[in-house]
Amino acid sequence: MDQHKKSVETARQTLIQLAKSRIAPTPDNYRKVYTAINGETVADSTSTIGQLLGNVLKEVSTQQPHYTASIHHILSQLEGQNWRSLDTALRQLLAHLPSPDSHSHFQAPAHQQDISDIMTLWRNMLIRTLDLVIIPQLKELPEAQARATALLEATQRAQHRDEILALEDALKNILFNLEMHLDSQSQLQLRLLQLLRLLLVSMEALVLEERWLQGPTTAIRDILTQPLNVDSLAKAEDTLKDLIFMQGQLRPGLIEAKKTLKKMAEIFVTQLSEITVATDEYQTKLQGYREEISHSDEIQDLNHVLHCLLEDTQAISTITQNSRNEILDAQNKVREAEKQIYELTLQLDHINEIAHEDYLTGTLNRRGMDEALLREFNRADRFGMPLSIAMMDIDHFKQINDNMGHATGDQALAHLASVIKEALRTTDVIARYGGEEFIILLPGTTEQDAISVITRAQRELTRNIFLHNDSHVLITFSAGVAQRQEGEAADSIIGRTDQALYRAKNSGRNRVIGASNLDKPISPQ
Ligand SMILES: Nc1nc2c(ncn2[C@@H]2O[C@H](COP(=O)(O)OP(=O)(O)OP(=O)(O)O)[C@@H](O)[C@H]2O)c(=O)[nH]1
Repeated sequence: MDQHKKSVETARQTLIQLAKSRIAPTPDNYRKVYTAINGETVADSTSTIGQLLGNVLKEVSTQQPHYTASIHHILSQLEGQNWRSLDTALRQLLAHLPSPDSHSHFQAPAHQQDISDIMTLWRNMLIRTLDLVIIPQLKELPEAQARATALLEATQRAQHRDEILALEDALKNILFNLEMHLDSQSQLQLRLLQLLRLLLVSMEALVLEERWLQGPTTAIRDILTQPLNVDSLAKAEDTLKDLIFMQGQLRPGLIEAKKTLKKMAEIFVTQLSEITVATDEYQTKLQGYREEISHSDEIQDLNHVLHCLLEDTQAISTITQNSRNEILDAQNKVREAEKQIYELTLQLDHINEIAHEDYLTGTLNRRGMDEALLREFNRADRFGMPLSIAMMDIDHFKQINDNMGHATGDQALAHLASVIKEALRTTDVIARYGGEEFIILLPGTTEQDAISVITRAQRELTRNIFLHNDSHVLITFSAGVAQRQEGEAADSIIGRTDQALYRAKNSGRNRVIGASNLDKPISPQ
């Protein structure tokens, strides 16, 4: 505060003090009170005091213009040193001036009464709000609810203004908790709605193959059966968005490929009928020529018949040749379309598998594997393609667990799975079969090729070394591989890969053995 303002404020307080103490506002009294408030000495002269008082009154007149007349009157009493009149005039003015501070003890008793009524009203409203609104809303947050109950009790006990005002912080805190809670509830609802919307979009986009709906719907079902929170919903939303995006990308290609296939079939049939019609006409003409030849005696007539015959034969030959070319072309296109459909369905099915993943390794879980086996068997049968299966098991994994702890063992498993996945084609399927055992399905792959793929994965694993506390840990695995025989059941081929794996373990580990080589001696590595 600058010096002038400070003086004015001190002078004002002095006036208030004089009025409160009912002391006559003589210059002497004013000086004493002023000195006491200010803690300093002031010039001991009536004129200085009179001047200061005059300054204050002018200030009041500027701030409160409707007191100007009264203040003029006071100033003239001051100037004339009419202390008695000055006393009366000052008292009248102070009785009307507004109190500078609501806490001031200058407040009229009636005003105090109003305030205390309002406080009581406010307290009762707070009690009702806590009891009927806030506490019931906090039922899912027991800790905050207990605090709200304690606040309710404290509010019921509070009698005095200060006690009631002291409840403010606790109330703010509880309201903050409540707002956060309600906010997260509404976010949950919004996210749920968004998920349902996405699911609908996904259904619409996927009507092509019903089984492709299984991935997204299973993901949603899994989420809904667990306690909801914003993070898990956001994750599910992202997964769905990815699925929809990928499926949306693949679907047009698949539709296009199917259309091409249909068109080619139509061309094929049209060509066949054209040939048939042309051949029928040719047969009829031949019959006619035959008759003409048998009846003609003239060499000229015969020449003419032969000429016609030659022309017709050439025409039928061109038609046949063209048809033959077009049919061959159509056949090639059909083969291409079939291949495209095969690849697209592989990719779409792969997307669907995301819902059946093993949490630790991101590979398929057992349920996902069973589905994938059935599907790949069907597909291999439908398209007449080879299918191989590999079973792999980490070597001496128990030692990793025993020496470095189970958590490191888990990390090693996740590391292995991610390296293997990288080494495989996206259409290959990897599933966690047991603790440290994995099954890999290799569609369209013979046993020999599958052995090469798995051997390459082994090399990748030795190249991408697993780190534990900054030191390298070498992880290797053994594998058995088998190609599915026609109509062979899952148990049977898995049994054969298991035997091959057993052989790989027994012959030194870190090996890949094919089931068809079981009766052959194993070459040293
Ligand atoms: N950290 C971790 N360990 C697992 C998990 N599942 C299985 N295991 C462990 O994997 C180990 C497998 O040990 P064994 O079957 O004796 O085989 P191994 O030590 O790998 O030896 P070989 O297979 O003969 O080379 C056991 O110690 C299991 O406890 C898992 O999810 N996490």
